Amino acid sequence: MTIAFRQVRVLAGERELLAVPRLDLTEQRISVIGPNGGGKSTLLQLVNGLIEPAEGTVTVAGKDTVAEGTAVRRRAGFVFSNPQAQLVMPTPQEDVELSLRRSVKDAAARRSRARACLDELGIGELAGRSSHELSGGQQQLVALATVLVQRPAVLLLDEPTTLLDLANAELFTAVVGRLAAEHGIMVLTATHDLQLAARAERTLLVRDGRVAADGPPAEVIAAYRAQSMPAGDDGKV
Ligand SMILES: Nc1ncnc2c1ncn2[C@@H]1O[C@H](COP(=O)(O)OP(=O)(O)OP(=O)(O)O)[C@@H](O)[C@H]1O
Repeated sequence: MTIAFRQVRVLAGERELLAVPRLDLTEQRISVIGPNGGGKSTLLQLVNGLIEPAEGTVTVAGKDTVAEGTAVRRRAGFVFSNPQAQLVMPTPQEDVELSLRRSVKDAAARRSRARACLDELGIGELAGRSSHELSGGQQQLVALATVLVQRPAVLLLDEPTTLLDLANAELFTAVVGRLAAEHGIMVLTATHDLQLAARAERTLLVRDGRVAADGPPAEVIAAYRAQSMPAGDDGKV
């Protein structure tokens, strides 16, 4: 599986938000780090066509994210940092079933696949609960279920642990890691959590609308720390 950027420019009016001349992503776990407003979300959203480039192309397994947007979105699932943006039905079971409304015509099959997915994430007992009564961590797992049930090839996680406490962030990360490994899913995670970013095979540093560094997590994170710390501060805590 390859995600390929070619001569990509994203504009907001006259302003250039992101420029990526050439980038090929093939690793299973990739993290994207960088300062606020640097372009991480924009990069992620390009991958499933939520944002369209003004110039150039982005392809996912050879499919163009604009010309073949529907096919790409079936393969590339997006999880936002705020799960409430993603949960629209009264219960988790209904939300996960809703994700299958196009791909699975039989209602009983939708029901059982949705339940199996919630079980796999360890939240089967929440299936019939009221979604707004769930904790933030539980809601984030339900949001993940609504995406995973569609069996994506790529998972795009935009600051997925920002609203979670330490235990829920760890749980979420462990569940994603396990399922991605079991199902061979590629995971792109934009995050300010550098410990989470370190658990990847490759890290991109995105700042000022550019991929400013790209390589092994330890090296890229060290470069980011060095650029971000005030002079005289070595960043150690
Ligand atoms: N809908 C939009 N219209 C115009 N500009 C936008 C829009 N969305 C984002 N931007 C701008 O695009 C740039 C990149 O933003 P982006 O959200 O990709 O950065 P980020 O690295 O994800 O930031 P953060 O860490 O704060 O989430 C910023 O300058 C932002 O102001």
